[in-house]
Amino acid sequence: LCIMETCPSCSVTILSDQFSPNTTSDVAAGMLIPHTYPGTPIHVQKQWFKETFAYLFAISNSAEASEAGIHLVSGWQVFKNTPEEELPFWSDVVLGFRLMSEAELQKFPQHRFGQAFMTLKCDCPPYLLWLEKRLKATGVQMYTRKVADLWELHSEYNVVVNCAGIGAQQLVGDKKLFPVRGQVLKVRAPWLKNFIRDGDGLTYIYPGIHRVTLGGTREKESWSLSPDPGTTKDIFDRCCSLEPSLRGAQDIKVKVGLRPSRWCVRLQREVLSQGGLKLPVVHNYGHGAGGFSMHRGTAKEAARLVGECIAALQGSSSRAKL
Ligand SMILES: Cc1cc2nc3c(=O)[nH]c(=O)nc-3n(C[C@H](O)[C@H](O)[C@H](O)COP(=O)(O)OP(=O)(O)OC[C@H]3O[C@@H](n4cnc5c(N)ncnc54)[C@H](O)[C@@H]3O)c2cc1C
Ligand SMILES: O=C([O-])CC(=O)C(=O)O
Repeated sequence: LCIMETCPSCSVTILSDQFSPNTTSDVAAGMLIPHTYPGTPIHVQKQWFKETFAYLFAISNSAEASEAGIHLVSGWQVFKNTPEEELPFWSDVVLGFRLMSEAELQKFPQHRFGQAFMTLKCDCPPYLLWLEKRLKATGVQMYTRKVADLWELHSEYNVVVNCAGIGAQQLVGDKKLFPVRGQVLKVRAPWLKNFIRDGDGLTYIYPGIHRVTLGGTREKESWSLSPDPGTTKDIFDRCCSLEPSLRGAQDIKVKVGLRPSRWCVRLQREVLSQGGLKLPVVHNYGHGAGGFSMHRGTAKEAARLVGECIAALQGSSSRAKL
């Protein structure tokens, strides 16, 4: 979508071996609470988050909000011990950030410190379908196809954008990319209106429009997409200990996804060359646990890099098929 906005004369085709509802993005809780990428400067991460927040805030404030699955949600992030960083870098991007009062903390007898704020949540499958609808409306073609090697696209396309998530490990042989397995439960508990996140990042309760997401796990280098029943019970017990009313939750569904993790997002231009031929590529993968929080900011940067590739192609007066 960002490419179509910045370069309306481009013809864009999406090739993917899976579409919604069968992607990692469909499993995500979709909360806008950033995770820090150690290899990316904080001011860059803040910019990505700000752009994403502003974009989704405008959708949440429009007639499209319910179809797009975007809504505001207030709640608490609570800590058993005071964290080193009391004010995270994103505290002035979310709305109404403040430290919790002693009275509020009485809701969480095992926790001593907390942050209260309002942020945005994407209900992921509806949001992905809404994006697909907008793509089709702008004339973008979408085909189911697994790409084994970027070079197979050389004769058909001028620029390739690699947004393969964890699939990039195989597609471009990126050894710095690894899965962090996450298992979550999607339950019915319509009385829950506030989010609760344990600052250790393991346990969270995120109310969506129809279901509440209960998490979670972070298992490095695990490729298993099968739900583990012992883990399901453990997640449920941890969440009930934070919010006892969840004992009455119904219709528990279990989902597993592999976070495409890396020490920094790979957002980069590369020109592949082989036998005198060149193929400009823009990489945009490795969003780990923060793909929703950062997606619009990183997509805008990727679109800017696509613009640079096009300018370079036009400059070299190659046979651009734009
Ligand atoms: C349990 C869990 C909870 C999460 N919660 C949050 C959250 O609350 N907030 C947040 O910001 N983030 C969250 N995330 C992280 C978020 O889900 C990811 O960062 C994001 O989904 C990554 O998106 P992506 O588009 O890069 O990857 P994907 O959604 O995996 O999309 C990659 C696409 O590329 C396709 N593909 C891959 N390889 C090939 C190939 N060779 N040929 C053709 N197509 C290919 C795939 O089929 C897929 O369609 C969570 C993740 C998990 C697992
Ligand atoms: O940590 C969270 O709050 C949710 C999330 O992004 C994840 O599980 O990856």
